Amino acid sequence: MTASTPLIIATRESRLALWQAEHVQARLADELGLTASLLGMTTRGDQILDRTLSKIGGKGLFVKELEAALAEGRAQIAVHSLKDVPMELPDGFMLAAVLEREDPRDAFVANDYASLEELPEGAVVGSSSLRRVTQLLSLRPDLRVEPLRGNLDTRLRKLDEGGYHAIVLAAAGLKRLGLGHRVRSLFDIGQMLPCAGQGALGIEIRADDEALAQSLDRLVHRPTLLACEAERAVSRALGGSCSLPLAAHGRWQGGTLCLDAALGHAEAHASPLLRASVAGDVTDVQAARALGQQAAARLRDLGAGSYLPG
Ligand SMILES: NCc1[nH]cc(CCC(=O)O)c1CC(=O)O
Repeated sequence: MTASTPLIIATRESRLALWQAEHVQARLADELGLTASLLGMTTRGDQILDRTLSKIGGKGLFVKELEAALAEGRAQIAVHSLKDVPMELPDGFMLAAVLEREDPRDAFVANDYASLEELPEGAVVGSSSLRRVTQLLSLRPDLRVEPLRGNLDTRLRKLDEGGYHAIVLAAAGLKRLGLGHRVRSLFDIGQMLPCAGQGALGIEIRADDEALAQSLDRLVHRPTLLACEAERAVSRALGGSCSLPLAAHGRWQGGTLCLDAALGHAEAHASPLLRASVAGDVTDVQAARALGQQAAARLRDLGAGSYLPG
């Protein structure tokens, strides 16, 4: 591939996915002098809205069609929310870049209440994320958590139509779409630990596209990459499926990466969360992954084995 060959970015067609693809398109142009156009695609994950992701085949549903486009040469680049990218990429693909993370926190969104604490006893909160459900119930066992899927606009509409007292969404997505004003409060990281990779963007390419990999390397944000590698390693070590209520978040204190992880029971969502915190001086991907494995080992010591699906 030469610098003058226009690139094609495969993207889902939700507003958030298009924002993310356009963001990468702009950075390719501004920082690497590369021209790219967008190829919009509808994925199975976008079409099936009435069942939870874990029941219909997991987060991989959002990336498979984009990978097919890469494999067939219809596109060279796929842009994903990193948290939607499975822990193991299929053979033939690689993550060529992880970009600087937006706010990784989860947001409390409601029309009549300013925070989780303000919700009345027994209030209905919308979320289909097992990770959010288990943490919500651990903070407020009285709440009724009801399924809520669809893209961000759909979820906000369902809130506005009165189906829920409140909903929980990633702050990053709301901010990217100019919907930051819908955030009533942000959960503390310690209260509502984010999903591995939350708020970060990943750029996937064909593993044999070495020249492109080398170009994209200049877009990598190392602190985000290393934190996300540690977070994703926790998930990978525990089996890595999105049917697990698993949270993992790494934050930097100087050169030390502090990694927190929490695991809820795969079926009994009211079981107490298992929590582990580890820290280490991390300077490369290998050390980041080792830190993640250390956190996973701690969770196993605490009894994670009986929390995982049999
Ligand atoms: N699971 C869907 C999804 N994938 C990425 C984001 C938000 C942006 C991000 O976390 O990077 C969202 C929405 C949400 O979880 O509220």
